[in-house]
Amino acid sequence: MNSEEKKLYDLAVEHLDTAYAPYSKFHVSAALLTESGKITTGVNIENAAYGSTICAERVAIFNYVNQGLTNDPIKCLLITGNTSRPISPCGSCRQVMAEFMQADTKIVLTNAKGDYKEATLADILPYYFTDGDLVDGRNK
Ligand SMILES: O=c1ccn([C@H]2C[C@H](O)[C@@H](CO)O2)c(=O)[nH]1
Ligand SMILES: [Zn+2]
Repeated sequence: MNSEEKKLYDLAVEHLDTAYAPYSKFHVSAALLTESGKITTGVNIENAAYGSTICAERVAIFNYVNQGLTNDPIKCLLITGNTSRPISPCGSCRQVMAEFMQADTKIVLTNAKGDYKEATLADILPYYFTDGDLVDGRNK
């Protein structure tokens, strides 16, 4: 982890307590950095109707969209949780990452003990569906 990523890590760990996870008791926190140096964060937010839960990664990315930052590319997304291995994002979050990040965008998977694994979007979601496929496959 470089110094920018360490900053995201400290922020994400600091926010872990903010997770709203009364059902799973499983806290997750994410922080992302844009090319121009802006940071957004997210924690998981659960619901009594379990399916209405949203993961930390998507909250951080939707926060980025909501702040009007989509012209400022995401440089790095970092995720943390109280897991024994660095936490690994779910499939839905990976697909949302594919919408707003590039194949080579850095993703740092961590845990609160300080273990980490560095990857890119393409590493964790190879052969992903994109808007290009949508255009190609349209009925003429
Ligand atoms: O990468 C992950 C994995 C799980 N969760 C959340 C969803 C749910 O609230 C809880 C248990 O799955 O953890 C995340 O936020 N990110
Ligand atoms: Zn997820």
